[in-house]
Amino acid sequence: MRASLIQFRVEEDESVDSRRRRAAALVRDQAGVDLVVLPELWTTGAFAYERFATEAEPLQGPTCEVMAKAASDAGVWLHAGSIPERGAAADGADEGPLYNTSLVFSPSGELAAFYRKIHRFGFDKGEAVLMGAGTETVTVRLPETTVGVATCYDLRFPELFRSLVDAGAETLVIPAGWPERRRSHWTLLARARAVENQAYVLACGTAGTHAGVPQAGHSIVVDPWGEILGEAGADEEILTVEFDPAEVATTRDRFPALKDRVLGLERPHR
Ligand SMILES: NC(=O)CCC(=O)C(=O)O
Repeated sequence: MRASLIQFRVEEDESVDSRRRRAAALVRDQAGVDLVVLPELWTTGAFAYERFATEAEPLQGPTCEVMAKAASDAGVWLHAGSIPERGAAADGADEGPLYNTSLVFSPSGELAAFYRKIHRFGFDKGEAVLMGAGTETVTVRLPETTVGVATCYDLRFPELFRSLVDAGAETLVIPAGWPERRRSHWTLLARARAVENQAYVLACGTAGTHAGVPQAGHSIVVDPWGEILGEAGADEEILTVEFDPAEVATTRDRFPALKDRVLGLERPHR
């Protein structure tokens, strides 16, 4: 199986329309690979908090339309990264909540799945207060592998990945807008999630500087043994990696640590 991670450059001097056109062209260039991945919030920048509301769009809005066409033109599975989604308004409300929502398309351009980021970054500001939290984990069956999806800050929460593995995930796809100042955590956590879950990790970051926050880049693909199959540099780059999905079952058979899990250890605080 071949996957291309598009480590997209997001700078403030480019319009959202231009970013959409450029991203779609990059996706089309990947015809022939099986899976293409874009990063988190590439239409706005993950740290451009003031743009989340102004650039928010419905789930099936302009980015969905452009990416569906790009996926079908290229004939690829496309994890199109995430958008600031404006959800439906509750009865009596003027506006619906915002979500950080990932979109996954089939090679015929159907929206196969969407995932609303569960762990919002920023503690008591930024995304954590501006966006609503997703409540559902998401897996998507591709012909060669079952993909579990998560977004950026989610990478710090191993229990989410365990629940994806319990739902059958073999390949964990993580779009991100991870900052340069915590790059060592990015690489360490991507490898940790691969080793502990005996799964492939495809983690796609951004290049450039969003709202004054320099991005780490360094998109990475890790195999179920924790070995790095490919790693990008800091600037815009397409990282294409070939991997064998059958290695997940082989690793889990030969070193069956997942079978030794002791479940039910969570206890209420005393
Ligand atoms: N966009 C994000 O989720 C940023 C996460 C981050 O900077 C971190 O976990 O560190």
